[in-house]
Amino acid sequence: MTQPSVVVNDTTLRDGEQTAGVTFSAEERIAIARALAAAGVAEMEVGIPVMGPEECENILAIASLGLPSRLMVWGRMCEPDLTAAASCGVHFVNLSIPVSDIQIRHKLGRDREWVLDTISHFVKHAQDMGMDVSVGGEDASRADPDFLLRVVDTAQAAGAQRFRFADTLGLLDPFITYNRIRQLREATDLELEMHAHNDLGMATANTLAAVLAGAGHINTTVNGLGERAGNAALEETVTAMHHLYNIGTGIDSCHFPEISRLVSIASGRPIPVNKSIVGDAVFTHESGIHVDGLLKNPLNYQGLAPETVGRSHKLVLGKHSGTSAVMHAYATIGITLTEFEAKDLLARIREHAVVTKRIPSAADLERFYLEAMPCASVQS
Ligand SMILES: CC(=O)SCCNC(=O)CCNC(=O)[C@H](O)C(C)(C)COP(=O)(O)OP(=O)(O)OC[C@H]1O[C@@H](n2cnc3c(N)ncnc32)[C@H](O)[C@@H]1OP(=O)(O)O
Ligand SMILES: O=C(O)CCC(=O)C(=O)O
Repeated sequence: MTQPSVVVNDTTLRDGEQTAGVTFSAEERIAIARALAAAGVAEMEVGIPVMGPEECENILAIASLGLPSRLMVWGRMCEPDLTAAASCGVHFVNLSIPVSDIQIRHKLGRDREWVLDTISHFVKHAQDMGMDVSVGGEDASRADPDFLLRVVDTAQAAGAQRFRFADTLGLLDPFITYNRIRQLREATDLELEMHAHNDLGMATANTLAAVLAGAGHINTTVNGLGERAGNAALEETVTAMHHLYNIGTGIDSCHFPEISRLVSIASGRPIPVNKSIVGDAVFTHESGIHVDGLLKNPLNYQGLAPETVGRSHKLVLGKHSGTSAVMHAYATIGITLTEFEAKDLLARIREHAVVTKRIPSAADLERFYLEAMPCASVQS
């Protein structure tokens, strides 16, 4: 486990649950919160109090667990949201406000000055109620950069602790993200948090770009759950930060498979088999050249040591196998093959793959062996 230098604020229980059709039961919310805390996630956004008494009870239940993670709730910049937030036993609130002209005008029917005045008022008000405040800049990626600087100044002057830069519609790429966050980083010493969406498949890349530009806080969700195409995936961003940049988060990545399964079941969203880090097939190898290389030395085809994320390599046989793989697979079931025998069996294995589109089982391998070498016997 690495020491934290980027604070992960996981929003599976807020933005993750905003995924259309997804709801978590009270028990599932507690199980997810416990699992995230056990993995070492420093912060989590646990809900939206103004949604009503049931949401508040669920938040209170998590708050009463005494988890080591810092908890945050989400609300709009308005009185009902703040009142509800103050009743949930959580003392850190992200107060969100649209900062792009399109949302200021066409969602709120307001203007930029109203936004600045509202930030000043509600940040102070929330602090007077005993809460630490993060200002959530909704649609920050479409905001006028100069106006965003005024937003951040206003938030800081009012006493906010953090500014969340939301790429609400997932429109950024890593280069633009880097420049936008760098500009803010140079202008303020407020904590900066990146909230990325995955509409163009770049949420993880944009989150990393924000970190490299100086954001010390990031939002993630388990399995990349979240509005539309989802948010930056916890498992991807954390693994990339650890692996590429040696940036610590305090998170033990070995917990990812377990948390990922838990959230997949609770959300009813299966994990794609090729999903980075946690997908069933992402450490599975069939191609002959790769398996041969891995058997000689795992480093030949291992960018990421699977044990570091709670996984292991799996070697399978199929249409693309080579003789080394066949000899290895038979050795694991106690049959030593000559290279000549392995080549013979490889043809049989390829035919099986083409006809059945299945990975052969140990029983299939024994049967192929007995068919190819009728005088041989297999010890069970
Ligand atoms: C980008 C994001 O992820 S933001 C988070 C979005 N999450 C959710 O919406 C999930 C939870 N939402 C809810 O339960 C409900 O929408 C509630 C309780 C928040 C509000 O419900 P309702 O009062 O019925 O309002 P409704 O959902 O129809 O409309 C939203 C209202 O919030 C206003 N609003 C939106 N953002 C903000 C903001 N940051 N600050 C102040 N008001 C806002 C809208 O203008 C609209 O008000 P209006 O009808 O007076 O124009
Ligand atoms: O303003 C915020 O807190 C961010 C809200 C959000 O989820 C988003 O904009 O995508």
